Amino acid sequence: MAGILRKLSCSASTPLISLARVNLKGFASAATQGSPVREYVLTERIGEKKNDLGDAVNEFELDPNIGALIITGEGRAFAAGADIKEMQNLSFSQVFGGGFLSHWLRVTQCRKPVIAAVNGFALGGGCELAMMCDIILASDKAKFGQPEILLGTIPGAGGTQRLIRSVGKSKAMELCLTGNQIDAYEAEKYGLVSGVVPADQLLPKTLEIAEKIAAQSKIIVAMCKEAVNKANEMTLQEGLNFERRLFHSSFATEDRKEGMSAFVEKRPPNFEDK
Ligand SMILES: CCCCCCC/C=C/C(=O)SCCNC(=O)CCNC(=O)[C@H](O)C(C)(C)COP(=O)(O)OP(=O)(O)OC[C@H]1O[C@@H](n2cnc3c(N)ncnc32)[C@H](O)[C@@H]1OP(=O)(O)O
Repeated sequence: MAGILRKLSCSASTPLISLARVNLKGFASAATQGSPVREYVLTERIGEKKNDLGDAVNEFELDPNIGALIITGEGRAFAAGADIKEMQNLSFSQVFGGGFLSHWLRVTQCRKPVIAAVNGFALGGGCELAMMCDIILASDKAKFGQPEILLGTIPGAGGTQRLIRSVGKSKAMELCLTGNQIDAYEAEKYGLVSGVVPADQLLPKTLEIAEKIAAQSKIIVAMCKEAVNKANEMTLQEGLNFERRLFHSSFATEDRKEGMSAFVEKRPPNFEDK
């Protein structure tokens, strides 16, 4: 068991920081490609020049056939966080000067929907990575937490900011100040995850959701994602105005016309992302 986590989070020998290994899956609508799933296995190491996750997001975003992305983990962990053994001796100037967290923001800037399929531990940076995604689906074995306080530090990639927006102040404070973990059902109760499924159903269920999204108009999906995300950044009135502008804009697309025509003509829509 320990070996699995070691493999996930401590596999290389660089003295800098690594994040637990994740698999990143991108796929296109089954309607446009023979096989709807393309799997990429990434071993991202924070502090290295390489940026597997960011590079993959860039690639997926440019590929017009890809409609949604899934990020999942391997074995017992989704991501157990940054490698504590590698962080142990870093100095302020190394972490501040190196801007070592900044490239992870690429996930939040992706215009296509990103789904976290949380199979096991999502702790520290792992919980933050899940919260950077648009939808979190959890296996019944998943555990969430921000244990940084137990290490003498605080969350550094959105834990104090995103958690409060999904679970509310009291639970966010409790998790961040105690470092306690919550299981998948508690996470569902507090609104951190959209659902909990048996471990062996996690990927099939996530794929089902992702395929449904990928089958919609990609241009309209991007508008919808942007509108929902703005709710975290704008006042209600600003958000309502923003939403209305995008709603009006959807009438400039072929896909809006196709969607409504298909409904009236009692046939499935044929979206062309135009
Ligand atoms: C997305 C943006 C990311 C940017 C980074 C943002 C900043 C992030 C900071 C952090 O993430 S700080 C780290 C937060 N995570 C933790 O504190 C989790 C620490 N791990 C644990 O609490 C436990 O290991 C566990 C995951 C609950 C599992 O416990 P269990 O008893 O089942 O196994 P262990 O024997 O403890 O672990 C096995 C093996 O794995 C090593 N390990 C686990 N997690 C880490 C880690 N995060 N870093 C380094 N090593 C880790 C653990 O030490 C064991 O190794 P050995 O002792 O066997 O050598």
